[in-house]
Amino acid sequence: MTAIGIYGSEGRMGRVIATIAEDEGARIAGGVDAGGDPVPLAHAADVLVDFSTPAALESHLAAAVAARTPMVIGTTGLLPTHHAMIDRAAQEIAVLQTGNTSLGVTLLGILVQEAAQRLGSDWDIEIVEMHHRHKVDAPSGTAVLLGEAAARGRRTTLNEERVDGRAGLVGARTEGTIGFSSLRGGTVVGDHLVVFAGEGERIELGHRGEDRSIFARGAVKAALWLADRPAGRYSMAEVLGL
Ligand SMILES: NC(=O)C1=CN([C@@H]2O[C@H](COP(=O)(O)OP(=O)(O)OC[C@H]3O[C@@H](n4cnc5c(N)ncnc54)[C@H](OP(=O)(O)O)[C@@H]3O)[C@@H](O)[C@H]2O)C=CC1
Ligand SMILES: O=C(O)C1=N[C@H](C(=O)O)C[C@H](O)C1
Repeated sequence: MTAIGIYGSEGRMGRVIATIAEDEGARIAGGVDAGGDPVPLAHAADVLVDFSTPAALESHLAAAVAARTPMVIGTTGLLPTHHAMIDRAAQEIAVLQTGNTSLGVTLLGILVQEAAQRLGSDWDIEIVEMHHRHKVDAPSGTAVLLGEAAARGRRTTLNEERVDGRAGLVGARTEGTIGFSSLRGGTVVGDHLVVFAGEGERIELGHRGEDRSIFARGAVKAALWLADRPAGRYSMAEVLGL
């Protein structure tokens, strides 16, 4: 049975992954949390999953590369510097990074790209997300993933079009921009809505996460799929065959 090592094993996600792993055909090799040494686990596991914090990513990637162990990265709040680290690691080992490991959001990304491509930039795109009161990053990794899908559909990049959380006298909307709004409260697992607003009509594509097991099952599927892959950067759509 494939042995999965969990970085962030005592967190909300880490605990659910440990609970469902066996049902998905994997076993848990062990876990590391804040203050722990990531190196022994990287050698003990066939594949690693990271649901921890961006600050820990560099040391987790270094341990994975040194042990030649593939890694699924679910941690969000990543900066361009983190993506550069992931690209470098992917030259040595198999890596899959995604803001959302669920089947539903992976399909939603494809639908959003398609809608953005067909509608064109005179349809305004706004992305609204809501999460539980403990979430520390905004906008969510999923919102960013969906914004990137929309930007791809429009043959542009999110960096060029992104507008985060408006406040004050910000002026009228600039055509082609992609706006983000984040709500935080209660126990919401993760809700995302992509609004395409045109002249006199709106299209809304969305996803509501009801239970963290959707992310955990996707993460374990991704880990099992990644375990035997050669070096490279892979996507959830490849894992799920979408
Ligand atoms: N891609 C996806 O589908 C999903 C992604 N996420 C993302 O996963 C991440 C974790 O979420 P969640 O489980 O809710 O968060 P939690 O805060 O519940 O868990 C984070 C865990 O990481 C641990 N940690 C902190 N620093 C380190 C370190 N240096 N090395 C190893 N572990 C460390 C924490 O330990 P300690 O408590 O001791 O500090 C804690 O156990 C977030 O970025 C979240 O957005 C969440 C759900 C789905
Ligand atoms: O922190 C969370 O809880 C979640 N984080 C991910 C994100 O930032 O999109 C995925 C999911 O929405 C839950």
